[in-house]
Amino acid sequence: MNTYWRLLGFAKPIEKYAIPYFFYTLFYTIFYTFTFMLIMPLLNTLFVEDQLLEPVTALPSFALNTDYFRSLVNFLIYRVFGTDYSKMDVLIFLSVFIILMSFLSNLFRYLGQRVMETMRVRSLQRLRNRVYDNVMGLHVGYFNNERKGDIISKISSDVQVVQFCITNTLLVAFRDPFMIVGFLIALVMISWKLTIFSVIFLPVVALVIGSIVKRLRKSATAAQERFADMVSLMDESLTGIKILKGYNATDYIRNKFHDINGLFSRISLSMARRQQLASPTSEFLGISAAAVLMVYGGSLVLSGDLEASAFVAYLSIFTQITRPLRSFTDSFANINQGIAAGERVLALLDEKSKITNAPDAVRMTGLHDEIEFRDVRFSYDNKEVICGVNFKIRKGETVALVGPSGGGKSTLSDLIPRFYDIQGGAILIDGVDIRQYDIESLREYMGVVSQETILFNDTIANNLRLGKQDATDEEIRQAAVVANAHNFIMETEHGYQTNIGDRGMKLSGGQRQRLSIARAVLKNPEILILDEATSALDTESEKLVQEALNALLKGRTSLVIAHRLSTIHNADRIIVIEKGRIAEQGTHQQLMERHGIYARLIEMQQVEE
Ligand SMILES: Nc1ncnc2c1ncn2[C@@H]1O[C@H](COP(=O)(O)OP(=O)(O)OP(=O)(O)O)[C@@H](O)[C@H]1O
Repeated sequence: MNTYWRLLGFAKPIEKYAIPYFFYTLFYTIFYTFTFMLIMPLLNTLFVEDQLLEPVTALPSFALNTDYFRSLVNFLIYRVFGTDYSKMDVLIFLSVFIILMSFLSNLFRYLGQRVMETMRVRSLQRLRNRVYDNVMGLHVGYFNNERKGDIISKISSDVQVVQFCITNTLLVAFRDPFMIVGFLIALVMISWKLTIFSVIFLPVVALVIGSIVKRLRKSATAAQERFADMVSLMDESLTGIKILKGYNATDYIRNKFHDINGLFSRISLSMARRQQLASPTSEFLGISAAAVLMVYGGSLVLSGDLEASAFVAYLSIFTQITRPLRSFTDSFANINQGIAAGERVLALLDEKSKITNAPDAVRMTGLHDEIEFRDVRFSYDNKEVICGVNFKIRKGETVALVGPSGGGKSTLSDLIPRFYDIQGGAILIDGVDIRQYDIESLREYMGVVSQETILFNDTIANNLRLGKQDATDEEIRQAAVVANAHNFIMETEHGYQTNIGDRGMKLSGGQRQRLSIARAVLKNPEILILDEATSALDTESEKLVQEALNALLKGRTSLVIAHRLSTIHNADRIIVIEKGRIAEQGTHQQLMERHGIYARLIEMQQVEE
């Protein structure tokens, strides 16, 4: 129930929608019922001698029966034609009246739907934004465990399903009950005896339909989960399309997709079957009830208790009443489906970032002295990967991390911008624990250039501007010049305005690297964290990238995960990380003389080259 109210909270302010919706529905019901009531005078005019011929000259006082209705129509005819009119006049009058009523009822129906649609779109928009904003605020570690596809499917398809919960509320609370009551009033007006008789059938009809759709909610959840799997797989396979093709593994991934899709479709099908069963069943039950009514109502007509025309009108209205009744029960079923999806969406919305500002966080004002790792310990889940690391990077120094794969170099570099929080020891900048700094201010002074060049499907200029939102075109150009990127950018079709495609697919590896370096140059951070790319570039491209890197490193405090010999040579200090510990440290010269792990790594690299 809580879920329900929270979801409804997104349709804010609810009264802005509910109140007009209520009135539109009220008018719709009145005019709609009127259209059917007009069957009575119409039939009487056609089939009964001398009907409607005595004019009613004063507005009749209200009573809940057909006589009142008949007098009302006669009175209206009197107002239009006076006392002198023929059956044909009445016929035309009634037809125009029916057209008018039908026009009004449909107008109000349309207005009601407009309100509903606005509420649906606006509340989904609000919900989607909130969820996306929350996801963007989550700590990096969250994305290790939660699959991307799952998140995407929650924001896209689950949110879409939530609409049932929100909009059907209006139907259930503000439309269907009034329509049912409206129709019932009309039925009572025509014959209260018959109505009491038929009211017995209505709950039976409702109960049967209700039981059919009760189990929908469970299938809905399962279907949404399978859908998430499918989005995940699609995302993975599109990202890895080259590898899949290169390994001739498209059949493997195809089969996997077909399996998940099969499962999803089976669940959807069984859900749809049950859902669709509701409508024919209620229709059948409605007609059956009408047939039973026919016997009782017929006997009233035969005994002279009820006019034949009134009975016909009664039957037509009675069949209409099953419609709101059906939509009432359907809506309940859909609300459950919406709540199931809503629970998943709200869970994502309730997810809190594990890395937040301390209550007394201070703004960092720049790096003045040094960064210190003091007995730092860190584990992913329960696996300790950094086991007591101590070192310092003084302002202006370039410190290179080297060591065997899986030693923990990337992890160490992720700890400085607080992508992850450490479990033991402390990382201090100018003697202050980084957890005491305001996170945004901490990251303001850092530039991260990762091994994987992260570019977005946007123009070159916008990709660079990520480093500095308010950069001028000239600043962007200068940064590109420093990063050796300006020339190739000018050769692209629209220069800085060229779109680089998904993940920068339209560029070469070296060009992508130089763009991500240019981005860091533009940000001009005091502290640079650089994970050098290992991917092989040809000599020319390598030279351009290396020059760009040197320009980037100049005058900055840097922690570099070094793969290139040249970077290692230039570093002020080299730290060898092995199995989460510092194995050796010193300058290139000192480490070579030790003939330890470092010397071996360098030899291996030289042999390769
Ligand atoms: N997100 C993660 N969840 C769990 N374990 C992880 C995660 N990322 C890395 N690890 C583990 O932590 C250890 C250190 O990984 P890290 O990426 O820091 O090593 P590295 O020295 O940078 O390696 P490489 O040179 O190959 O990039 C490895 O054993 C790795 O399996």
